[in-house]
Amino acid sequence: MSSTETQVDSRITEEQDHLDLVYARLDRMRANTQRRLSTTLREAGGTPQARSERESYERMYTDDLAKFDAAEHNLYFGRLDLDDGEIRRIGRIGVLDDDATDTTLLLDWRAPLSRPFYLATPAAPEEVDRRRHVRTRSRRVRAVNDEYLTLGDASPDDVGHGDVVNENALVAALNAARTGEMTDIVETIQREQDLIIRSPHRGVTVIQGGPGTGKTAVALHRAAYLLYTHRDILSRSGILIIGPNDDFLTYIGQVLPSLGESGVLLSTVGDMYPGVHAAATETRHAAAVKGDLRMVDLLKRAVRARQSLPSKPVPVDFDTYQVMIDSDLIKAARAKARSSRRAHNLAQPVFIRAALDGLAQAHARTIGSSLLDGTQLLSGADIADIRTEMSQDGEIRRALLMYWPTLGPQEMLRELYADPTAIRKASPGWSDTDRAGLQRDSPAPQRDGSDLTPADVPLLDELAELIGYGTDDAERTERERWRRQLADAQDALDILTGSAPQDLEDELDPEILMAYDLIDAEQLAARQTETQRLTTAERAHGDRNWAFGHVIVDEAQELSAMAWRMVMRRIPNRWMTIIGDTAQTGDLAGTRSWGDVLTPYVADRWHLRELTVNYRTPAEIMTYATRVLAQISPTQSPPTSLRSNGIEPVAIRTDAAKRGQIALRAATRPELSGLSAVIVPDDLYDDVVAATEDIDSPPRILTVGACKGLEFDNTVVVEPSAIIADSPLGYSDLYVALTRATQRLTVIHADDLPDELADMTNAAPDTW
Ligand SMILES: Nc1ncnc2c1ncn2[C@@H]1O[C@H](COP(=O)(O)OP(=O)(O)OP(=O)(O)O)[C@@H](O)[C@H]1O
Repeated sequence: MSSTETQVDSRITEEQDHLDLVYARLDRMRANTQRRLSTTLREAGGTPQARSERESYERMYTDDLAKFDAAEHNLYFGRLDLDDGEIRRIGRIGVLDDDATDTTLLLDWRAPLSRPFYLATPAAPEEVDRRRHVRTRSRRVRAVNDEYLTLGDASPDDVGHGDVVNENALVAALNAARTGEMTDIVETIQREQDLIIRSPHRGVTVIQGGPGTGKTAVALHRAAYLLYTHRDILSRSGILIIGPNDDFLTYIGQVLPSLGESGVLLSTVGDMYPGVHAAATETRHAAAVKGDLRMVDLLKRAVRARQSLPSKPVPVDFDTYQVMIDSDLIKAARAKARSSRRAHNLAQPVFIRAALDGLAQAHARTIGSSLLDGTQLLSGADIADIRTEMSQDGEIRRALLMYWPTLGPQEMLRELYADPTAIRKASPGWSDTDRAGLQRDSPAPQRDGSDLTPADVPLLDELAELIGYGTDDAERTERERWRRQLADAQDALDILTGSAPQDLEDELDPEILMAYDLIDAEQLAARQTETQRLTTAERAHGDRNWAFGHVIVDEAQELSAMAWRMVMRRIPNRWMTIIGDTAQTGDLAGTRSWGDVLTPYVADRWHLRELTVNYRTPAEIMTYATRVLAQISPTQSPPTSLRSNGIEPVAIRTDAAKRGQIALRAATRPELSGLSAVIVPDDLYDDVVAATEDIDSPPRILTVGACKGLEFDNTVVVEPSAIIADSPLGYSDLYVALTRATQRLTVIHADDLPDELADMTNAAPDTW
């Protein structure tokens, strides 16, 4: 055995000893928590307060167990040897020994003392002599890798290079085949990423970075870091992470749980309105119209249009007389209600009160005026009695409400879309094309709002504000949930009793008696409510008026001005991390300037941070993507690829008729390893999907909009010139499409390639 091998062995043995110690402690922590949880679960009865305390313990123990489970894999991964001899060991969670001195066995990666693991470089060693990366699997140390920050005894080869931290581990992570789920990067967070993850800034931080610079990874690790550092505030108020679509949220969904954090709400814009899952699609133009700020005035006008006037006096029977509801009466009441400056539904009582006042006065004039001189013979008390009687009269109330109806955002929006006249009246100065973007033949309204599109959701939210609807909505949802749970609990009891043998009818089975004694349906439902509904994220999701403690917006360039208004309502303290790349904007209502987005909300009080290294896309692919970027924004610097893998992208020309087939063949070639996807222009999607019929396990086929934020080992991009032509932001779409691959890019085309790709190496399909 060479001396180097012996040295490696002794390092592995040393780290294995420590790993055994940490796992043994983790096992004891797990067993203790499990025991406490079992004891808590066995306890029953007691006062409501005792029950609620038990439930909070139950949740705490369950959360702890989930954290221990999440930490099981790669529990210990890093070690720092400082120049004063101190050794720090870093892992997924903090672990103290249960000895008398509470020795720190492991520092949580988020602890301040762990920070040099991510920041130290040879240029700025931060008192670190050596950084060790420990690779483990199934509780065994597989390898250790040392990086010396100062030369000391080390050979120059072992001294870290440049700005890259944990280079070997990083390169291994980047070259690993993709699984379709994003993984955490705690072991290899880079310096520029760490500075953002731990940023102490309490206002708005914008993170601008090209494709593959780790923006999403940084967003998720920032959420985990903030929860660790500000757990007291954030565990109550919650963190909201907004992503572009459901596939993306599924892709990133495992990262936070793997970091032991479950209390974060992940949502798309289309899911941000309680009770609505906007699933319908529409043209890009329609979405752009709906995202434009002009919609604010349009909706205001549409709501005001529902505060209408009678075209002629309307007679209503009252106490053997007829009273007249006429335009003057309603106009005066409406003016009063409007001047209350309350939202529509909340101003309704003001309207009704004023209208009843006017109606009672008018009626008093009819029945109480002296025939001689017209003076009022009724006393103030008489008129007040008339008013009270009128207020209790269903006919009158119904007649008045016609002119100030109770509105609901969903119904109102659907009715507006279905009424071209109402749209026209609410949109003075708009072009007919833009108006047509709003119009639609109403598909059957769905209770879950799935007939609505994501661009409708900010409009619902805006309407809810104008109407004053949010709180009612949240309460109604809550009440519905309560009713459902009560019914479920009753069912559970019914099943218990229903299974009782018939001959015990008079003398009930003691078990059932016990069930009735201990938990009637209501108690059972209350218990379930407490335990099921408790996470902050769940409560926040059901409440439009929830104020989050921190909001992270990923792919933020895609949010429309209307969507920003909705997001800002959820975060009154404006503590936000906004992550995106203005060169990748595909949504016509999206943004090309962070200043434009933020100025209305925080003026110039926001910080910009940039990520500059591309961890995903190899240099060979970035050569082409960079040319496309120059078309989008000549002043924007492309991110620098960290890797070059020697695999040149290739272009294959074929007939339009064979395009789909060839693309699928390219993505399923036997020699490819890892995950493959075919990225197509919107118009070719159906053709390519149709071509999958003959394939056993077809690759994923995605439009550019759907592939945003995702990555694959191999991508096949179909007809780049059509991607450009499909949209005014077509170059941005092509930029996104070209930068999804971690290894290999193939381009399939029937039309000429755009100039930026024209010199790509040609290949013939029969070469494979
Ligand atoms: N420090 C790191 N260590 C290991 N892997 C990393 C690191 N930073 C980023 N990555 C990996 O690089 C890939 C790209 O990261 P991510 O998806 O977060 O980039 P992005 O900037 O959001 O890209 P896009 O703008 O294209 O959506 C991911 O696989 C991510 O895990």
